[in-house]
Amino acid sequence: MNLDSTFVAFCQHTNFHDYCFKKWRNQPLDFKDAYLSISKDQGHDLIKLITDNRLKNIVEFGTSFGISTLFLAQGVIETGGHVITTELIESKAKKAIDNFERAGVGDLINVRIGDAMATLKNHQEPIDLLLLDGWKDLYLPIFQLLEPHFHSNSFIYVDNAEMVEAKAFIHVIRQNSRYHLQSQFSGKVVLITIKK
Ligand SMILES: C[S@@+](CC[C@H](N)C(=O)[O-])C[C@H]1O[C@@H](n2cnc3c(N)ncnc32)[C@H](O)[C@@H]1O
Repeated sequence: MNLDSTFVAFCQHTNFHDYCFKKWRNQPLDFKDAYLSISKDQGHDLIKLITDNRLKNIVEFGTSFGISTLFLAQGVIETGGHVITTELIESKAKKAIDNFERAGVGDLINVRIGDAMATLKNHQEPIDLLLLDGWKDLYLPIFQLLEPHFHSNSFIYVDNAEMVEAKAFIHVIRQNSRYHLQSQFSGKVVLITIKK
C-alpha cells in the first residue's frame, strides 16, 4: 500500500472527510512550474469573442504564466479595453508579468498576486468577460463575488468545465433561470451568458 492509498483509507474511516478531501486533492503549489494553459484554438476563440462583441473590461481568475492573458490582451488591443488577472503563486505571477512586458502589453494588464477571493474582493467596475481558469472549487464563490458586476451583455467563460470539481458549479448555474449555458470544445468549455 503506498502513502496515497493509506491516506485515502484513513480518510474513509475517520470523520475528517472535509480536511482529508482538501489535503488529498492537488493544490496550486503542486503545479508551480506547470503552464496548464488554454489551447491555441481557445485563445483564438477568445480573441474573436472579445472583438466581435467589443468587450473591454476583462477579469481572469488563474493567470499561471499568462498564456490565456496574452490572448485576452490581443483582443482588448482592438477594443480599447484592459485585463485584470490574478494568480496565487507569486513566482508564476512574476514570470507572467515579465512575459507581458516582453510582449509589449504590460500596460493593458493589471496582475494581482494572491488569493483571487481577496484580490477581487473590492472589484468595482462592470465585467464584460470573466474567464474562470483557476482552481475549480473557487468557481462558484468567485462567480458569486463578481455577479453584481455582470450586465446583460456579460460573458462568463468557464474552462475545464468537464472536470469533476467543476460539476457542482455548473449544476448550480444551470438551475438559475437568469443564465444560458453553451458547451464548447466538446464540453471542456462552458460559455455562460445572461438571458435577455
Ligand atoms: C489552469 S491554470 C491557469 C492557466 C492560464 N489561465 C492559461 O491558460 O495560461 C490555474 C492557475 O490558477 C492558480 N490559482 C489556483 N488557486 C488560485 C487562487 N485561489 N487565486 C488565484 N489563483 C489561483 C494556480 O496557481 C494556477 O496557476
